[in-house]
Amino acid sequence: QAVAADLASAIAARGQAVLAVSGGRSPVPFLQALAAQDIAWQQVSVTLVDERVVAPDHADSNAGLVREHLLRGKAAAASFLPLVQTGSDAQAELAAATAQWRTPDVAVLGMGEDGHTASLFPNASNLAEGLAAANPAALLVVVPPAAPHTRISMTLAELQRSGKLYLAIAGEAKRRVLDAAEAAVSDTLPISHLLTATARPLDVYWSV
Ligand SMILES: O=C(O)[C@H](O)[C@@H](O)[C@H](O)[C@H](O)COP(=O)(O)O
Repeated sequence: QAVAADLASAIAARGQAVLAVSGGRSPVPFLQALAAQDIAWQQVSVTLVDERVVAPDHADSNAGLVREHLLRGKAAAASFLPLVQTGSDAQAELAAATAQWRTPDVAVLGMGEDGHTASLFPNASNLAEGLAAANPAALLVVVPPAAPHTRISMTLAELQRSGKLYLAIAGEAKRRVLDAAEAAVSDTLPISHLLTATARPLDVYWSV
């Protein structure tokens, strides 16, 4: 409801809205609930905070998750801006995604138990670039040290330039990671940089 209200506000102000959502396992109930919200979906462009560089029909494609659980019913009228077209070449995908990128009015993040958000993974070789506050790039390629698939991810700077930020997590283990990240900013828990950033507060939704 909060995300739908934000999208409706953006549509009222500018006639359109851009929403970036996360992949992984957690967002399914949220995506399904959002799809049932009664807003002017034909004015909404949906994209992703991160995508795995795989073919669009791969089981691990976040676009597939969005198509299956969000772009249906009322929300089928929304347009979708993929970050990955074919999954064959990460740098080519990055260039194509950057060319059509639009800064989101709303971004809904998830978090891994290693403290990553979007695909800003601890120990990634270019994590500093992903976390740099003044990075003008919206997107970057990330090779996760300990998770499958090369990714295209929003940078922390672009998340900070987005209109509204949410973090949706569940379970005690993620709660403990969140508490640790709130206690100290550290590259070992990349989410900590967003939790403590003042430019754009993060609304955290946690459930058991
Ligand atoms: O593509 C991705 O992997 C996600 O966007 C990622 O950032 C996700 O939000 C976390 O990994 C949590 O994933 P789970 O919800 O599966 O725990």
